[in-house]
Order: sequence, then C-alpha cells, then structure tokens
Amino acid sequence: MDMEKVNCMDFDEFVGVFGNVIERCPLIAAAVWSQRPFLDLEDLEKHYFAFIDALPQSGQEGILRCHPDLAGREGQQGGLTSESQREQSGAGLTSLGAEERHKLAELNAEYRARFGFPFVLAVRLSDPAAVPRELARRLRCTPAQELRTALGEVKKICHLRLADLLNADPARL
Ligand SMILES: NC(=O)NC1=NC(=O)NC1=O
Repeated sequence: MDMEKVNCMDFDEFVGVFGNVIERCPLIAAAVWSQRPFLDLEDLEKHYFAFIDALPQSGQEGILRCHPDLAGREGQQGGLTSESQREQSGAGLTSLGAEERHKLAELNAEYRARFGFPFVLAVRLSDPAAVPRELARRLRCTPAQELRTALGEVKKICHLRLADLLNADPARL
C-alpha cells in the first residue's frame, strides 16, 4: 500500500486499516489520522509514538493493559486479535506444553501484580525460548524503568504492524 492511498483514506477507512497497530487502542489511529498527509512509514509511526509519549502515565499504563498476556487464556480460547494471534502463534506461544504455559502464567501473574500491567514483548523480535528469561529479568526492574521498557516494546510491535500493512521491509528496525 503506498502513502498516496493512505493519505486519501477517510477517517473510517484509516481507522479500519490502522486501528489495531497499537493493540486494542483504535483511539490512537483516530487521533493520528488528523496528522495526514504522511511522508512514509517513519513519518506515520512518528505520530503514533508522539501520541503515546504525550500521554500521562495512567494513559501509557492503559495502553499496556490493552495487551493480551503472552501464552495467556485469550490465546487458548481464540480471543486474540488477528495481529496478536499471528505474532503469538508465530513465536510458538499458542502451542506451548502445559508445563511451559503454567510457568509463563505464573510469571505473568507475578509481573502484573508488581507493575499493574501485563508483560509486553515484541515476540517477533525475540527468541521464543527467551520469553520466560526476559520476563524474569524485567521483573527485577523498577516500575519507572519497566514502564519505559514496555512502551518500547509496544513501539516495536507498532513498527512491525505498520511495516506489514505498508508492505515495507520490517528488517529496517
Ligand atoms: N503481552 C504481549 O507482549 N503481547 C504481544 N506481544 C506481541 O508481539 N504480540 C502480542 O500480542
């Protein structure tokens, strides 16, 4: 899809295409639409990132809370968005054995109890086997550090989803 087509989209079409670039947060696409025309993928994502960065902490934490757990219940019950389903299944997280799934569920619960939002990781960019290790490592971070790290992962997921939609080469990270 070229930027010419993106820039000609009306509001409903734009939110229909780009509404889940930030998981379950169509409001961000609804806000970014008014910043058109966009030069390229980097310009478009810059507006997504600027919206996130301008939010108060409660809003940033709210974005994180819109993310499904990795290998969580939604994944088992088919409640994931298509993007999340593709990302999590691509990382083997929807077909873990019972023991691995239980271990991840315990770590996710401990993380959420400590920080008040779910563990978020751009799983397309990480070694699936490293997820429990990365979760355990980040559990030891401070809440302020972890909010920054988690939002960084949201931005990586955003970049990859935009690259998919614009058929750009996601390798340019
Ligand atoms: N909690 C999460 O990290 N969720 C996700 N990471 C991804 O890359 N896709 C998701 O749904």
